Amino acid sequence: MKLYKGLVAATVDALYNIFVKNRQADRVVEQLLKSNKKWGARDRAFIAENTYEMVRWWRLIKYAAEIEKAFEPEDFWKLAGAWLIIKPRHLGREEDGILPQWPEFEGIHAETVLERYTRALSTRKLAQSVPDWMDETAAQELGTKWDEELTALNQQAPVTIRVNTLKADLQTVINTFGPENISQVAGVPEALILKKRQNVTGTDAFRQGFFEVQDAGSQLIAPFLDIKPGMSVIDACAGAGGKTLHIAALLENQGSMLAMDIEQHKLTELVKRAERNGVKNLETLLIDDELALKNLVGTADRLLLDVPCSGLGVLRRNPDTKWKLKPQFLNSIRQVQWQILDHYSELVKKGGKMVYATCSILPSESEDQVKKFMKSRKKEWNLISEHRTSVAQDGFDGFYMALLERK
Ligand SMILES: C[S@@+](CC[C@H](N)C(=O)[O-])C[C@H]1O[C@@H](n2cnc3c(N)ncnc32)[C@H](O)[C@@H]1O
Repeated sequence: MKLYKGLVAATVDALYNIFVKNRQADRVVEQLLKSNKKWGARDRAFIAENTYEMVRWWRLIKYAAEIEKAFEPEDFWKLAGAWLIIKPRHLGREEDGILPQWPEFEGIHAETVLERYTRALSTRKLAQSVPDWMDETAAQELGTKWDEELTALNQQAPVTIRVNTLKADLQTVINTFGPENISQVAGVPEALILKKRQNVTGTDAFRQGFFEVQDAGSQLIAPFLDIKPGMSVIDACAGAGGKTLHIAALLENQGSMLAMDIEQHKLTELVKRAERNGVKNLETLLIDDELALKNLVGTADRLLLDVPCSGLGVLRRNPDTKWKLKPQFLNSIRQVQWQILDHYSELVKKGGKMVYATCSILPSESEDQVKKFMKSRKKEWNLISEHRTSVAQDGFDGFYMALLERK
């Protein structure tokens, strides 16, 4: 494919924003693509793909380019050059990997880059491009499983959608995309995978609320909560409501759906999404003080605790987490998870159920928290079942879910 300087410059600009201005990769790409209406579908795909892949392989690329820290736009050009040289080998693409003679690429020696790239492949943290601390922490917790999980977490995720049964049925959404362009997912009844990447949120079907974008592993969490229409359900860490909307669909607009979070802007976004989805029974509550929860103690038939976590199970969708997550955050988030589990579980009524869920592959954020809870609360709670999804095993993002019942 012929390289266009404007598109490489846009990719360089995106990376500068992500790594120097510390902005979130998905937001940067979204805004960049919105900013230039002249770019066609292939241009947009080039910028999005190369930005995400460079973030994913950042450490490997820096090693190949012999750049320890990138600060200036010229460093980012050198890294983009090194990436374009190694990309055909690394992703198995039929591109030639020959750089155009642009002044920004001056001084890059393709042979040296390739020689350093090949050398890096024998050291996991370079070859799989992860920080030392993350490699060590995950290897310590997961043992030999980390190797295959990490390899799988470094592959591009498919575009997966969930059919919103409040507005559409599976066949309607299949027909919208064309049966030849979409496939169903065994064991996840409302999930569909696009065979070819496309911007699904730009479609009429999306605007009408026929579906949401949601990984198949994530789609297992709401049904795990054993919801029946008419129940009173609380989603305590609702965020912008990926799982709230699924729960609402399972409630069939009967009963009540209370979504809570500590960040108002997420709840505001959730209300917008709920409207599009045809959800009629949603209430939201901003938790700005623990007293906000006092009146809710013992009221929920079902409670979802989709707690904040490291996000190590969704690295393929958010590769910048590798570089933005710090070990100190991991320590403090485990304490937040424990507090949420310990305090919010009081909201469940006797005989009611709760799911504790994370999008982390680490047992210390998942199984160990539930073990600790059961140790101190075994007179009040039964652990009914636990389930894990894994990119390496089933191709879904790495989620953990535990179903508990209050006696
Ligand atoms: C994993 S995210 C939730 C994702 C969401 N459930 C979804 O499916 O889209 C965790 C959420 O917990 C919220 N959070 C963090 N601390 C909290 C707390 N103490 N109480 C309630 N929510 C909290 C965060 O703002 C974040 O939105």
